Amino acid sequence: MPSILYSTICYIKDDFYRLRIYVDDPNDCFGRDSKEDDQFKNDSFEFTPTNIPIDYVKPSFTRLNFQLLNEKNTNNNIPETITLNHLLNVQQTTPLSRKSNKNLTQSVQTPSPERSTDRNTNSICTSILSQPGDTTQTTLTSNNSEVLFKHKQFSFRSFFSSLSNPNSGFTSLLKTLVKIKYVDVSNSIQWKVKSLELELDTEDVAYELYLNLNLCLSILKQRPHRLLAFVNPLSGKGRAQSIYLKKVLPIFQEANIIVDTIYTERANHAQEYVINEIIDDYDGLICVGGDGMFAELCHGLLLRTARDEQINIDNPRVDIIRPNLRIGIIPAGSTDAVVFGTTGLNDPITSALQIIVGESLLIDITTVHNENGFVRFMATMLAYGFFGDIIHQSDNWRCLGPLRYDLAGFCQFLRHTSYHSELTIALSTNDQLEICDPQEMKSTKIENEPSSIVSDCQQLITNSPLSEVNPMNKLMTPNLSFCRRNCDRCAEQNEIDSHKNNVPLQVKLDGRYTTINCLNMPCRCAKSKYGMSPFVHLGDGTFDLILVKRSWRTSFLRFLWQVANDGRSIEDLPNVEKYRVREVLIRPIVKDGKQAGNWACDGELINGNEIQIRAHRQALNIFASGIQLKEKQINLNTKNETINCFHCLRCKNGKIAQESNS
Ligand SMILES: Nc1ncnc2c1ncn2[C@@H]1O[C@H](COP(=O)(O)OP(=O)(O)OP(=O)(O)O)[C@@H](O)[C@H]1O
Repeated sequence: MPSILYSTICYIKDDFYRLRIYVDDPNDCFGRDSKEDDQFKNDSFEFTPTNIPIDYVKPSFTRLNFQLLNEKNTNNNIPETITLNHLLNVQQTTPLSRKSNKNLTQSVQTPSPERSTDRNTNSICTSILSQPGDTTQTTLTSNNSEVLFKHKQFSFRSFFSSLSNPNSGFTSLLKTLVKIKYVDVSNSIQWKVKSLELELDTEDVAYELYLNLNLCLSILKQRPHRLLAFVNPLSGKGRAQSIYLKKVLPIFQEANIIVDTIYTERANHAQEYVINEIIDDYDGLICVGGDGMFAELCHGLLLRTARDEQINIDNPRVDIIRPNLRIGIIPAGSTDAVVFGTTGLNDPITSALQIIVGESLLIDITTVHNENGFVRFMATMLAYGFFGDIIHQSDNWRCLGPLRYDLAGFCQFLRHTSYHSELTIALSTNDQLEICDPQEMKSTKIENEPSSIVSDCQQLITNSPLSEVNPMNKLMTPNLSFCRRNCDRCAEQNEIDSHKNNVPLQVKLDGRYTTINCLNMPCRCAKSKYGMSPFVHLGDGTFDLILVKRSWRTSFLRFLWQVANDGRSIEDLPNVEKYRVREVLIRPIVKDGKQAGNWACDGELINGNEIQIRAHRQALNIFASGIQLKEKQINLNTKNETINCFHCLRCKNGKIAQESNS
């Protein structure tokens, strides 16, 4: 049952409300005995503490509730509840007109007969009105808490008092208005800042509410207090700086977060800074830009941690260690695949708000090694062949801007090259259980070159037994559920345990492929509605391997069309195979003086005669909520569903891009 910590009457947009601050803890973990509980319960309105017992505030369960006391229902968009963690700031100010004192008293003295609580309302109000100025009274339920609370109350009160009234302490309070700014999460994907003005009857009651709310805010441990932001002024055609200054920085300031800003002067500036400078004073690092800037911070933090922990990153079997700091991403680039994958949208304001309230998401990072050692960390996508060739060619056409990617793509499509390659795959142990009937697979595998389990695939991937099972039996249907906030699959321990104890099944493939792609994130962007791999999970220790075999040009065009419009059913194409894997070794076989394809990792060209990619479960902590799906979307477990899962995102892409540009 909810337990009320504080209750008062206020006046919002011409209506009267009862504001309650309450704890809705399902486990009711206050640890109080039943006698003490009685005075906290929902219906005991006689209990009107002047100050909140701060020890009882549970950040994740504490909420503000607004109950309309008017007789008529009004539609003034006041939220019924606001979670404590969604408060941005609370200010006490002077109202323009001071009509409320009279109105408030009158209204409460003529309660509505229909409302069973009106008598209680009256008594609360009377209680408040009869004790103006009694801001030092402490109402607590346990002796121990009283001592603690008094101590905390003393320091916080002086602090907020000086903030509220810097000139003259308690003498000239003429403020009956409390202004609350909060995060509106009614649209779970796109968050907004909203504000409420609560007019209280007396200055003292307003001051008391102001103090109590700020006390609550001060105990939110998951929130960052000091951040270091790296802004790439060139990102997304040069709009990063204005997005940062106009949209993002003011919100950080509203939330009283100190942000130190560095405008990058060259490529790798941010990465070098993170590796070499002192960053211990910060609660997180922010990049304002695109996926390239995120990659810089990701490399900086992971390499710094590896150095501090004296880890040999060149060893392909290395287990990387998760850094203590979180990374936040303010999208201002041209693709923003990481932000799309982790918040569902590339909206700078949503991302800033998720940073402020301290949302956390643990994501997998993969290491990329070649025959000489460590090459890069991969956060989004590694490609060999078609997409690598596009990056290679477009690098020579930088003067054309983003258009160069479309042109290079067109040229590569006309060229229509495939590359002979050998792959050694360590399958995800979770998905091995979900095996397709070989009969079912036949229709889609007709054009396949035969795959084989081999006995000598231990060159880079070691310690794994080889299976004698026909590989057709092991072509699997990965779990087709979207990764989302509090994703069950990512929370499972199996995968990480199996890394240590079990050994994965290995499969060796050999064939000609137009493109080989490893996806650690869906890679949704303005040009790809669902991304190439919509069902990949962000924190389960696996990534998706998508192979497009040599085929007619029209078949490849079909693949590209599906990537752009509906990546959910991409593996139904006869020339496409998809695996959920933990590790893969890709070895191009170059004979007769033919050219090998190009490699690209997170949009950067890399080199290697053979490349090993290995997933590290939840190796990085970022400020993001994960995608919050609605119930209907959560139940969507099959790729053939016709529901448009990201309908809202699709519609808003254009709009948000325009907003960001302006
Ligand atoms: N001042 C700078 N001058 C030149 N290059 C920079 C500078 N600062 C950062 N960079 C480099 O620019 C690259 C691209 O930046 P970023 O990813 O932010 O933008 P983008 O390319 O527009 O977006 P996306 O990667 O999403 O397509 C980064 O890899 C980074 O190393």
